[in-house]
Amino acid sequence: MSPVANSAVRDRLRIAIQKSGRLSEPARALLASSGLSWRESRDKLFCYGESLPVDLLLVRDDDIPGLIAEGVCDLGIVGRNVLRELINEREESGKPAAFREWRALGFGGCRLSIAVPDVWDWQSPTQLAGKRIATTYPNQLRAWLRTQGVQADIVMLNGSVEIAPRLGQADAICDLVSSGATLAANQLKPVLDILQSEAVLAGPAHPFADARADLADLLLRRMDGVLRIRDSKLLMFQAPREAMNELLQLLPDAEPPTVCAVDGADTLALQALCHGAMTWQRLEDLKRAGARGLMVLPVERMLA
Ligand SMILES: Nc1ncnc2c1ncn2[C@@H]1O[C@H](COP(=O)(O)OP(=O)(O)OP(=O)(O)O)[C@@H](O)[C@H]1O
Ligand SMILES: O=P(O)(O)OC[C@H]1O[C@H](OP(=O)(O)OP(=O)(O)O)[C@H](O)[C@@H]1O
Ligand SMILES: [Mg+2]
Repeated sequence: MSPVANSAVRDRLRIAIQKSGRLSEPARALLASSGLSWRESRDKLFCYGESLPVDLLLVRDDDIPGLIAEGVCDLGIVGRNVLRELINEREESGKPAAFREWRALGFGGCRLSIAVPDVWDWQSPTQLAGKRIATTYPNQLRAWLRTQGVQADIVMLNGSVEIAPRLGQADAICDLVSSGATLAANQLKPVLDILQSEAVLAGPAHPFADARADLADLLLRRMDGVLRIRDSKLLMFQAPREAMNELLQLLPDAEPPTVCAVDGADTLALQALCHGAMTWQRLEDLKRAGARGLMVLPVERMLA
């Protein structure tokens, strides 16, 4: 059987990820941290799962939602901007989405924004009425314009959207923005975000009815473990008992800590998983409030 052939009942899970692009490396890193290892095919399009029966298909990101909809792949890692576009396209034509966002993954962050020439005096979306707006995301733009009650012409472009106003192809654009440098270089300014995007795990709208259900559950539990502690650190210190209340107030981002008595009952030792950044400033504040022997440790894995 060809490794990518589709069939109704499967005992291996197949995940589509971007072959080469912004999401490729972080997607692979997340799956590897979740305990997957694989052997890559010679054409570098398919990775055979070795540690678990979970295979990877390496594709263009735009193809991922469609591959899930067709059942060729079970799950996919893709930008919410891409997933949402196909969901909106299907809604427009009265088709159910057949897939949905299972998890936000915390990387590949960007916004889908309306941008207009720097020289515009921007007041409100009504200024877009009758204008031409260039975008790669016509379905999301159309849906947003509808919610605003604005009629505008959508100019569909597959790339180099930012240059469209300078070329006279469009008056404004709707495109992905991260740092804003591309807009600035094209004398444009972002005025409204219509979507906050990041990479997501996409999966079917309905649960699996075969061995893939258990595999997907296992993978999700592991991914949740990785995501939960991605920016977390284990904080350890000792402090006099009477300082502990004030110290805990300095740790609003901590999970309920483990506290035990040392040195009779006067000194307490604390360890807590903290989700916010553990900066020098915070450590110095803790020290001023009585903490001693402060240690910040990386957390590799967590199983709740
Ligand atoms: N400037 C950016 N900063 C952060 N994330 C971004 C940025 N631009 C795009 N992204 C996110 O990364 C995803 C992939 O971007 P990339 O540029 O690699 O896609 P692509 O050129 O369409 O790749 P492919 O060849 O797979 O079609 C986007 O769909 C979006 O979710
Ligand atoms: O706000 P910024 O940080 O400048 O990022 C925004 C740009 O990034 C993406 O393009 P990318 O760099 O991937 O190039 P391409 O899509 O044109 O290939 C996106 O399509 C924008 O053009
Ligand atoms: Mg693409």
